[in-house]
Amino acid sequence: MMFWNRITQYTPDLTQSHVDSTIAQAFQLYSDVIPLNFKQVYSGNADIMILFKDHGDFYPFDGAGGVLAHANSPGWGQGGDTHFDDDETWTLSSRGVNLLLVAAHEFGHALGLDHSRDRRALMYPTYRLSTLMGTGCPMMTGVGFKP
Ligand SMILES: COc1ccc(S(=O)(=O)[C@H](CC(=O)O)C(F)F)cc1
Ligand SMILES: [Zn+2]
Repeated sequence: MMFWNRITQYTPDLTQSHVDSTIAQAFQLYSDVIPLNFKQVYSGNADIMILFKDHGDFYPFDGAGGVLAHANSPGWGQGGDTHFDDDETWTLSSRGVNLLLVAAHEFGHALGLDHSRDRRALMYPTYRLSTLMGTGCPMMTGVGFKP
């Protein structure tokens, strides 16, 4: 099954190419384990519309810290759409807020996953860098980085 995604607004914190590749990497964590494929499109509508924004829409963001991102559960229209709070400093490292970790979590919601009570889990409800290090989180093992 194919899901199309489109990034309609980028963050100034990273190059568009880095955002594109990190978003693709986050989707690949799912396509590696379930029979789904994800493809980025650059115009028109898509199943999962992605953007960085620093103000409210269906749930307003709250400045730096706090809410980092949110995603709609699967469904028609805005279902699956994922927004990242651009008041955060988005990085590919352990500084600021790591985009891969947050995107992987949000796409879990966009695909219908709820939170886990396992502190090692990608879907644990709070941002923990140890998840990214792959220490115990099978989905992130191998994509973790060593700061
Ligand atoms: C590990 O990935 C995340 C953890 C926590 C969040 S969050 O603190 O922004 C969370 C949003 C969410 O659970 O998706 C909060 F409720 F707003 C985002 C990504
Ligand atoms: Zn969540």
